[in-house]
Amino acid sequence: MSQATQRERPPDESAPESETVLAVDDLRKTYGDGEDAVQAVDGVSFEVNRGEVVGVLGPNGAGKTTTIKSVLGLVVPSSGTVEIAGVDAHENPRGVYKHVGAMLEGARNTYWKLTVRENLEFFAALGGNDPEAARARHDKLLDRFNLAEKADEAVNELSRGQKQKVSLAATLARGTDVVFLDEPTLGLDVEASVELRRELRRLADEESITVVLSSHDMDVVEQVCDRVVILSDGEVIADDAVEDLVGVFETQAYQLEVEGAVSERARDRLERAFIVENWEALADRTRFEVTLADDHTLYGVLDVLRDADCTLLDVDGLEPDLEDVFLDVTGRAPGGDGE
Ligand SMILES: Nc1ncnc2c1ncn2[C@@H]1O[C@H](COP(=O)(O)OP(=O)(O)OP(=O)(O)O)[C@@H](O)[C@H]1O
Repeated sequence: MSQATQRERPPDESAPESETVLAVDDLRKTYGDGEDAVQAVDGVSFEVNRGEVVGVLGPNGAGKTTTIKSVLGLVVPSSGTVEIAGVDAHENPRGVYKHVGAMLEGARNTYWKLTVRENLEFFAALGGNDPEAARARHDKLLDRFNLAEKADEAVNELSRGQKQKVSLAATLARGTDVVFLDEPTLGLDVEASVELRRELRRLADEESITVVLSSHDMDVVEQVCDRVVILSDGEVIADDAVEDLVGVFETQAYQLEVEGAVSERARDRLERAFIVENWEALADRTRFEVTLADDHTLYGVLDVLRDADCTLLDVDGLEPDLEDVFLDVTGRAPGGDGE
């Protein structure tokens, strides 16, 4: 598939769009040996540019966690290289630490007894940040996440959504080049999840932060990510811009409505020639969905209907979403183990 195309975002003179911040090359990881060996990651390569938001997706057991932990230096890969901001992660783990932040355990990575601001200061200090420079950055983050009024409250006192935002702000507090976010919206209510997605997108668009995230929620991925890397059985099976992936599937499925009922014969002909499902008999019409294989067009469907004297009332293209794409390329539902 084609390489990533990017969403439009304001030009940033200091950070060219094409600058590679993360390069993973032929990463492999085998756990155990002999008969018990598990090849968790099997030759994974991908790159992430500055300012890009990339989703690493895959069914359970696909190798996402192993890949991300290898990038972060928490797992030693069997072979392959990882470079972050030009620094080799395994030759120079300390050098790489300066460039990455990670939120791996949701809201649990913050100190609940400390205030919101103290958490940000603590995480910034871990990265050796100058306190004064960091303060301006933290004010901005607090504003952005609507946490300014809560800055001096203990995290413990906050709602789940606010805790999650503090966690994200703390991850960003060090001002690293890349942040890794594992299921950033997990467990949030709809409102908090929507707010977090919006803020993540804004941070990428306005401040060119680079984000690698994993999520089983395809809506989150579709709204926040520029690009997705889909893993299956330890290999990359898709690496493309979200809109290109979804575009491949476009206009192949339609919902049609015809007047009255559809005769058994016409139904049978349609079902033999096309993938037809979700028949619905409404008061004065019949509704159904048709998915076209590559060599079919909608005209073929219309011909069958005309032959059967069915009057067409309405045709709507069914917009595919990332969940459909995921299901198609992996054969499994996001979050499902396919068993
Ligand atoms: N420490 C380990 N020892 C042995 N096998 C492991 C270990 N960690 C992971 N595995 C195996 O490696 C494979 C990939 O696991 P990994 O956790 O990287 O996948 P994942 O895509 O993150 O899955 P999930 O979505 O369930 O977290 C799986 O078969 C898993 O059982």
